[in-house]
Amino acid sequence: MDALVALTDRVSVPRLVAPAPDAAQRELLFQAALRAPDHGQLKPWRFLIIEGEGLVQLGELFAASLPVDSAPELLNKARNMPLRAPLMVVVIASVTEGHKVPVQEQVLAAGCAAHAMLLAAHAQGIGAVWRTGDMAYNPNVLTGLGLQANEQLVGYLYLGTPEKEPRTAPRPDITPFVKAWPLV
Ligand SMILES: Cc1cc2nc3c(=O)[nH]c(=O)nc-3n(C[C@H](O)[C@H](O)[C@H](O)COP(=O)(O)O)c2cc1C
Repeated sequence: MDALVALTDRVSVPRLVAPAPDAAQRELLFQAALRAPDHGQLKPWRFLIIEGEGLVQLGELFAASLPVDSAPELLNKARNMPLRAPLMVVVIASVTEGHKVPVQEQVLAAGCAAHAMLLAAHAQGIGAVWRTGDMAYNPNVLTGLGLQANEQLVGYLYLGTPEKEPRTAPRPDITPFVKAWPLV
């Protein structure tokens, strides 16, 4: 797929089914991620692949991380969240504090890696959606996933086969977002 087509036509695909991306497709997803712009070549990222029984375990971790008095429907919803796709990639920013490259730039680099994965997925006909929500910030979840003190969870990338034809990407008017400077 042409790079510009991938960039302008990518859409999120929330309804995902098996099969998950195969080994060759995954290799390209991660090759794309590792080409994200990276100030200082710090490689401020790491990725967790979760599938199969791992997704069930993640759902249990989500549910167990809710307040003890949570309604059964809420617990069930949390339990089922990771089961919305056959493959999940957790994108983690692993930052070096006190470095001349500010932490914000390192987190942005990890975000770029996540976006690169979405684009590489789209280019290969793989459906993907970037999610966060409370479970991306819940300390119990972060501990359960093994995040360290210098790490932030950038996103849960859900990946799989689109259940139906993905929607067509909008072509927004760029005018409100783009201005020449200095203003005339
Ligand atoms: C950091 C980040 C976190 C996001 N978290 C969620 C989320 O938790 N739930 C959700 O429905 N969309 C979330 N989104 C937005 C979707 O990934 C998606 O971009 C949005 O639904 C628009 O669809 P589109 O990508 O097809 O334009 C998040 C996006 C980013 C960049």
